Amino acid sequence: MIASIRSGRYRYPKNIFATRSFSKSSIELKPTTPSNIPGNSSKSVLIQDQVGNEIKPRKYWKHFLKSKRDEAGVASRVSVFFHEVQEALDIFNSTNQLDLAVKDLEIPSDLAELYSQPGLMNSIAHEVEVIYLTSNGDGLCFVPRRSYLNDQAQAGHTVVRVPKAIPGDIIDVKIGRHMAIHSEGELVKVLNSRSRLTRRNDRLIVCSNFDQCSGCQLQMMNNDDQLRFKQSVIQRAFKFYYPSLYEEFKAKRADGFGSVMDSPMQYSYRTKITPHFKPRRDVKPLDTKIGFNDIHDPVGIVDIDHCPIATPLINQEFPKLKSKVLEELDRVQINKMLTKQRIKAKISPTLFLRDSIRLDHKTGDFDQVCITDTGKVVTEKVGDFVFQFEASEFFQNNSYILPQVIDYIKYHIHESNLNFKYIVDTYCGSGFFGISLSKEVPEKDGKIFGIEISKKSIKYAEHNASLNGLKLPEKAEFIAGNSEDLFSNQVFADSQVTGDKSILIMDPSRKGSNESFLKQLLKFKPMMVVYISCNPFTQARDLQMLNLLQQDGSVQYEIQDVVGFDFFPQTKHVESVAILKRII
Ligand SMILES: C[S@@+](CC[C@H](N)C(=O)[O-])C[C@H]1O[C@@H](n2cnc3c(N)ncnc32)[C@H](O)[C@@H]1O
Repeated sequence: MIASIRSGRYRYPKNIFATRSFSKSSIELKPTTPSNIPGNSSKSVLIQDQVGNEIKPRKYWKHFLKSKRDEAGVASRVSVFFHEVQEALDIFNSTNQLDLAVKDLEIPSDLAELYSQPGLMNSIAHEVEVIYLTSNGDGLCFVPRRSYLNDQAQAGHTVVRVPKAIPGDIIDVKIGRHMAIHSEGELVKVLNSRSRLTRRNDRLIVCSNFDQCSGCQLQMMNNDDQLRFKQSVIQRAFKFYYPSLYEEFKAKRADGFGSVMDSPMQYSYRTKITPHFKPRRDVKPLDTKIGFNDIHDPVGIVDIDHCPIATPLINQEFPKLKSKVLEELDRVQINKMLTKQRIKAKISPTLFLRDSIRLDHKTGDFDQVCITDTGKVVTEKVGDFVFQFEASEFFQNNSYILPQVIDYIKYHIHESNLNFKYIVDTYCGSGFFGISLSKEVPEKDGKIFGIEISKKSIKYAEHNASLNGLKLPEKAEFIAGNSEDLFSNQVFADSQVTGDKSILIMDPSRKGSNESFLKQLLKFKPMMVVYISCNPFTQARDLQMLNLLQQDGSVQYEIQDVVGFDFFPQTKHVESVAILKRII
């Protein structure tokens, strides 16, 4: 079977681990570059399957590398995955008394070529146990190669990544594309779903599209198990990227490290969804699928009418919007249009639905409305504060849990008994954290100062400060710009906000912060730092970097607590909040 591949023309790196070294105690990864990823060779290649069809080089890696997390350097998505495979392998070795290294999992080039496209191979491996759940929400299992290849000469195991499979599941799995050290798998059947061996309970699944839709990963797990999984993600982030803190916290706090606080709503909480479509020439416009990405098909869409994690109002409006969009696609005959024509006609492939409130300014009464135009203004009430922002701009998407996060930060502020005046809100968006904490600063001379890269968001941050009774610029001031330029900014200098009287909030996007920002933070010397992150891996990386940068001892922060908040139940995502206090 493997011999049918034309060999010798496909460039496959001899040893993809040449830049990496793994050992159980210390794992060092250099960022993976596109040039050492198989299939990213710029040379053209000709690979054929058994019946002579050309197989294109594996595009999937490119997609993998382009994801947002991959701006994350050492904590990139590829790097996280390698660490997770190492952890899974440790479990596999210890249960099977083996001594395999990750290097042994490397996929031979001929096998990688053979399995280079989705749908080409349909080998099924039977009765395989899932032993690990990745932070991406996918099960990992180790499949002996002989069990899915006719070629008995093939030795070793393939790590298979199986979406919608969880530890304890015994599964039949279809083996798909082979990557550098793993293969993509498709769950065919769970054989032990009613047993006590697995944490799975399929009766908990409420969505009819769960098996196919890429939106949720964890509906088959009960809420406690989801929280435990998310805590393990925070812990592994620190274990991989800030191991000394991980060891210290584990020794000091046992189970408390990274424990995850529950969302008040496990379903119907998401205040924004963005279903999308991909018009196809061979599909009648009225049959266009509108929904979310299909886990079985990298370019496919799962057609949905309802999303159970979205709010009831969004679900009420979605079918109406969908019908309207389909009628429009039919009217313009989208299937006959070229991409250029679609862009010119301003046909957006993404639908937008966001909950908002409509305020009656005279009475203070409000009702709930669903906004479907990204140019419109959304109004949201969180705790005692009202926020407005343009729908296309960032705002948190689970407003039920936000008061809990604010309470948690307030608790630490009070607990530390700090004599502070200012809250410096970096990566501030439309001012959510600074404004929500504004009652904590002294009434007489306290102030909120925020910085954010989006000019539109800053416009709304200023508007929101006024909306919530904070006088500009005396009580609140916001500037548009890169957070790392804050400390050299003249407006900031003129505001006379000093570090020794400040609490600094940082809430960067998934790629995290950077060395330049952290160096300046150490010079600014705020009394306390609250680091909020939707990516615990880049958060751990940044906190380790901060620790390295403060080695000269002139200023010293101690991490007091790291906790998670379940902003997105049923999904793989977790928000991690770290509290740092200056001790020198
Ligand atoms: C996770 S959001 C948090 C926003 C806000 N704290 C909130 O809770 O609504 C991250 C924000 O950082 C902004 N951002 C990204 N890179 C930035 C940079 N280099 N400097 C300042 N802001 C940045 C984004 O525009 C986005 O609004």
